[in-house]
Amino acid sequence: MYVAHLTLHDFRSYATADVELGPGVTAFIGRNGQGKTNLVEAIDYLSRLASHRVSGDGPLVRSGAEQAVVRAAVVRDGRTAVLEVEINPGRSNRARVNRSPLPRARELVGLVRTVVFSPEDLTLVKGDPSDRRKFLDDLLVLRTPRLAGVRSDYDRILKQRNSLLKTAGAARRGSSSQEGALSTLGVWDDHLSRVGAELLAERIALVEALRPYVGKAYETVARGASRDDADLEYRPSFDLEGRTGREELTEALLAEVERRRKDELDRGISLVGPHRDELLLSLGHGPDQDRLPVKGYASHGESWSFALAMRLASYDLLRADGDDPILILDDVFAELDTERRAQLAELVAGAEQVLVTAAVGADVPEALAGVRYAVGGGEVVREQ
Ligand SMILES: Nc1ncnc2c1ncn2[C@@H]1O[C@H](COP(=O)(O)OP(=O)(O)OP(=O)(O)O)[C@@H](O)[C@H]1O
Repeated sequence: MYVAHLTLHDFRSYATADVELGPGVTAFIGRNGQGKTNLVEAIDYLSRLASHRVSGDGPLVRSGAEQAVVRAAVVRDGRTAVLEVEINPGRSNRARVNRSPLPRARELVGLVRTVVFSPEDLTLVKGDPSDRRKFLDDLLVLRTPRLAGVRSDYDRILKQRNSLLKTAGAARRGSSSQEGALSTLGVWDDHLSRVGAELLAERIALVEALRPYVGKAYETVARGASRDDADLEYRPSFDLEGRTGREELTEALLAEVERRRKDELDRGISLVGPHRDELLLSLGHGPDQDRLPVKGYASHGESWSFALAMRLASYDLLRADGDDPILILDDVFAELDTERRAQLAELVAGAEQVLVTAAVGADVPEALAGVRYAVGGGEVVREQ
């Protein structure tokens, strides 16, 4: 798939922008802070209804404006669809496909798919467990858009359950009656176990599908590495004893929630479930060597290679599903040495559409020669 046309209204620094795009490589070149990332961020937003840079929608709307609009003509298997999202911070976003409103903006997710490489990717490796959980959940939703609903249901259940745990815990400490709160808690235990098990089963399956691709990608981007060096392992919040099916995971979660009841009431938070899980990334040298976690042990170069490998693996997996996502390389070449720049460029050059941002044209490797736009002073101008 590729984006053939991008239109922005009041998105980030742009009052309006209109950019013609095509398959192959397009690079946006301009000095720092001119609005290059804002362009590719808009396309990424259409894909996931989330930005790779901020968690809320507020900063996406141009300062002083009330709403932003991102519209893109997307070509897939020769057919064009016009996707549009109206970003209304603090209120519901609205989405349209070919001018027809969708019942919920969420239904837009997955109609255009992007894989973004950016300097923020280092947090995948060095950041908190929540950054890695988010990586998995974003990829799950891109592969299976229906899971956006499961993910938001789980977040809602967790919030409700946590506030109930606080009330019930406080009642217990004050020795007032907590019977009502405890029986309501039982209902939320069921919800958490059922929806949590669905998310858990999907994540476990995803990690298994991703593992071989990460090993292969790491071998390609890290000098002298072999495909056994990089590995991932899903570490749940308690021992699942090999369970992977939804039904058995629901039962296991429910049993564990009941076992941890006292702790949960004491602390007023849910201690069991996919929101407490970790994706462990590790590096070894050869299959029989000791493995070390990447976080806290890997060098800067190894960490970067691992982060790139995770993105490349996501891209390969989505491709293996029969789709060719749009690749966005946002400001990554300045971070890499010449050899790795060339390697990465070679790997991605065959993608149906590659969008690159760079402050200096010379940072973009020759293998990615294509259309170039100069970005500056609020204008996006095609170079001859
Ligand atoms: N909501 C907003 N309203 C107005 N301007 C904004 C908004 N959000 C960001 N900007 C401006 O957009 C500019 C940043 O744009 P962007 O991140 O696309 O830069 P860039 O060209 O990619 O720069 P770099 O090369 O440094 O990464 C900044 O000047 C910032 O102040």
